[in-house]
This record gives sequence, C-alpha cells and structure tokens, in this order.
Amino acid sequence: MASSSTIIIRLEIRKSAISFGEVAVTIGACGGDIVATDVIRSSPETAIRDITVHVPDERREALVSHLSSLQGLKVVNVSDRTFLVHLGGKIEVTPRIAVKNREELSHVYTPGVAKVCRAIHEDESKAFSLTIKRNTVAIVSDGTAVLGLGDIGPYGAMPVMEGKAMLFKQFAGVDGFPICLDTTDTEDIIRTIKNIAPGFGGINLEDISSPRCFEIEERLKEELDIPVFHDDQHGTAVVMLAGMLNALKIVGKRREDVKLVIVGIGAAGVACAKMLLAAGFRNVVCVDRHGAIRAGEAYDNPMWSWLAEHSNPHGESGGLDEAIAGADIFLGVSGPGVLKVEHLQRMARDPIVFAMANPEPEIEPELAEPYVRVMATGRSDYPNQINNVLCFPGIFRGALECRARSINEPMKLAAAEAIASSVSEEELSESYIIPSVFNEEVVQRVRTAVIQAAIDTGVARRIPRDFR
Ligand SMILES: NC(=O)C1=CN([C@@H]2O[C@H](COP(=O)(O)OP(=O)(O)OC[C@H]3O[C@@H](n4cnc5c(N)ncnc54)[C@H](O)[C@@H]3O)[C@@H](O)[C@H]2O)C=CC1
Ligand SMILES: CC(=O)C(=O)O
Ligand SMILES: [Mg+2]
Repeated sequence: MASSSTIIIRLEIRKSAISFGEVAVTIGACGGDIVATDVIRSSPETAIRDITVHVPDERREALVSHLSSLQGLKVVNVSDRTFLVHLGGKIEVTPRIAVKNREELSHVYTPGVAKVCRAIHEDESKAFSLTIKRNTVAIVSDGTAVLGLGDIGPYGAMPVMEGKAMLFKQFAGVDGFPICLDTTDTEDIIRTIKNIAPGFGGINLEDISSPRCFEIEERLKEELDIPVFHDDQHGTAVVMLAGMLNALKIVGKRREDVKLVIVGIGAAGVACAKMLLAAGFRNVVCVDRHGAIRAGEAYDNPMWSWLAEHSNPHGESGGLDEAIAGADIFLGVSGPGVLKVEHLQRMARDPIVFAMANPEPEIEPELAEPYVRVMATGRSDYPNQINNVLCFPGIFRGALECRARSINEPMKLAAAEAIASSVSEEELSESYIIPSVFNEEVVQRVRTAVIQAAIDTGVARRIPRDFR
C-alpha cells in the first residue's frame, strides 16, 4: 500500500534567486501537496519558511534532494509530523486539585492522608471511592504482537499503549496507564499484573501474542475481581460484529446463510470466530498459515481445538485459495497482501471484505473496491474503520461506573449492538456501516448498554445514579 507522510521542511529562500511560487511549483511537481506554510523570519534578502507537505513515502527523498539542488534555496531541516507529535511522549499525569499552602498539604499528604489509608485498610472496597482505582485502567503489553508488526519488544510497544491511553481519556474520560513489561514469560506476566492490580479498576491487555494471551487472560479473570479484557480479542470482535451486522443489511443476506472466511486465527481471529458463532453465524471457516481449521485434526492450541469442533461445518480443507470459493465474506486479521483480486473474483455476489490487519490491510482498498460491495479496514484514512477504538473506551467507561467484577459475553454483545445501532437505517450505506470514532454518541451508547447488561447479569457492584 502506498503510504504517505506529512513532513515539515524548513527552507531558507534567497529572494533574489528564487520566488516562493517557484518553490511551490517544484514541490507539486515532485508529488508533494502543500498543507500549510509559516513564515519564521523574513528580511529583504532572505525568508525562512516552514512548509508542511503531504508526500507519498516513496517520493519523499527525491522531493527533498530536488529542493536542495535548487539555486538560492537551502533545506535547513526536515521533520516528520508523526515523530513530532511523539516528542516527549503523548500523555502526562496531572493532579486533580492544586496544593497551595501547608494547610492543604496536610490534607492531601501527611498527616491527613493517614486517616484515609487506615479507612481503606479497614475496608478495601473504599479504594474505589478514595483512590484513582475508580477510574483507572492499566494498559498492559509485553510487546510481542504490536499491531501487525510482531514481536518488537516493550520499548517499541510504548507508543501504541500511550496512544490507547490518550484515546481512553479523550473519548471516555478514563485514565489509562501504559505499562510495557520486560518479560514474555506467562507466569511472570500474570504475577506482575496481579501485583499491580490494587491501583486499577480494570486491566486492558494489549498486543500480547497468541496463544499465550488466552491463558494470561483466563488466569487473570479467575484470580482478579476487576475486569480483565484483552482488547485485541474482544474489542476487535465487538466492533467487527457491529460492522458485520450492518454490512449484511446492505447486501440483504442473513447471518445464518452466509459463508464467512476468517484468515489469521490469532488473538483477534479466535475472538472474532467465537463472537460470530455466538451471534448465530453458522458457516465460519477459520484459516491460518497451515490451512483451514477442521474437525479430526490435532492442534496444540486449545482455542484451535475448540474451533475445529465448532466451525467449518462442511469440513473444508486447504488454504484461502480453496476456502474463498463461494464465500460471502472475507475477514482478515492476519497481515498485508494475503487477499488477492483473484480471490475476490471467486466470492459469491456482493462480497463483503473486512481487511483489518494494521497498519497494512490484507488487500489495498483501491485494488479491492471494483470487486466488492462493502469494504472495511482498520485504518483511520479510509471509510468504514473497523477498529477496537470504537469499543474499549465505552466498554471500560460502563464497567468502571458500575464497578463490574468482569466484562462478560452479554456486556460485549450489548456493546456490539450499541455500536451497530449508532448508524441509523437512513445513514447506512456501503461506505458507512460503522460510526466514526469521533461520533460522541458511541461511547455514551456503549456505556449505557454495558451497564444495563452488567446489572442484568449480576456483575455490577454499584448502580449508577441514572439507572436507579
Ligand atoms: N482493526 C483492529 O481493530 C485490529 C486489528 N488487528 C490486526 O490483526 C492482525 C493480527 O493481530 P493479532 O490477532 O493480535 O495477532 P496474532 O499474532 O495473535 O495473530 C496473527 C495470526 O495471523 C496468522 N497469519 C499471519 N499471516 C498469515 C497468512 N499469510 N496466512 C494465514 N495466517 C496468517 C498468524 O499465524 C497468527 O495466527 C494484526 O495485523 C493486527 O494489527 C488486531 C486487533 C485489532
Ligand atoms: C488496533 C489494534 O489494537 C491492533 O491493531 O493491534
Ligand atoms: Mg492491539
């Protein structure tokens, strides 16, 4: 996929030698799109300008070297906007009250704080009302499956976890705290998360590779009394189901009748398959590198053994080349370039394609569009963004407000239905099956649906005021 960047080029322009108009024309001829210009300094002889340019990555170097070669022009500096927004990290901790004098200090800190410590010691449930536990989620990764980039370690994972923390706060007012662990040992990860749990109202596991992620989540769910939610599994599955239900309305097909092929049966793929089966899809074929998962085969991965018994009702064998024949839906949570135009040509009428691998989807939308009726990716720069960011802020907002002990299946299903119903019948179209992440209604709808489901299923420890 042709990716592009926004770069800021600082230029020193000798006015007698070259005009800004000539510079702009040169940038355009090299494939750059000028987004903004700022004059930093100007004298009768020279001007220093910052030019913000959107440019395809493969043309970036040529553009800069062409500018450098022009008479009267000096390229002072080139910076990448994406790197600039990461300088110093993306979040910070700020106090909720200011301490202005010794009297106030004596309340928030010693000696006053001791009273509060004792009160919590006597009744631990008070931690929910007297500490940040009420509204804080740990976003924990070991860096082993970061987006589709693979095992890039805990340092490499931090920008994603900081990004999730930003989104938690901006969309749902939840304080997310990024924690990247320098261990990939399952027991070590479980022990560490249990040890830090007292300060948190929930645990959002992120980008931990499968199959370890399944055991880590299951064990923590059993051993902790706060929600533990592996976002790549459940957040992804919730948003996928919401989009899928709406996509089916567009093509006029029923979930019971369609053939749906999932490629990439890792964390996201397993959860998507389970959620689709629970929602009533019958013909789901799960394909990983070795081919379709089917009954009669032996698998080390217990999730695959479960899927072998519960999916692929016709016992199909072979890989994607075979499974795609006559499929109504392709769902990719694998890696770039897995799906080819030849595959699309062999699908049933009105194909639905969810190519959700990040950052590069299973097929370029531009390539697929002539052959598909509904196309979705995980990316922000195309229509129909199927991304777990539509789920995790609202689901944790709801879970924290009702102090849920866990996030269970009915709460996930309620979240999926709330997201799907954020697109009205009138709004629904091929390019609008899922609401925008900036649609402020989504978090509120998800929060409300999740709290109701938590109350109905008995996992809520507190009934929020608007539910009393
Ligand atoms: N749009 C969204 O909201 C989300 C997208 N994703 C994306 O889904 C992808 C997978 O993520 P995870 O499940 O967390 O990773 P994972 O590492 O747990 O699983 C990936 C699975 O895909 C399989 N796979 C990779 N290439 C394949 C190929 N060519 N053919 C068949 N199988 C193949 C692997 O064997 C593995 O089982 C990543 O690209 C990730 O960015 C994941 C979570 C959310
Ligand atoms: C979106 C996300 O969580 C992922 O691609 O891993
Ligand atoms: Mg992820």
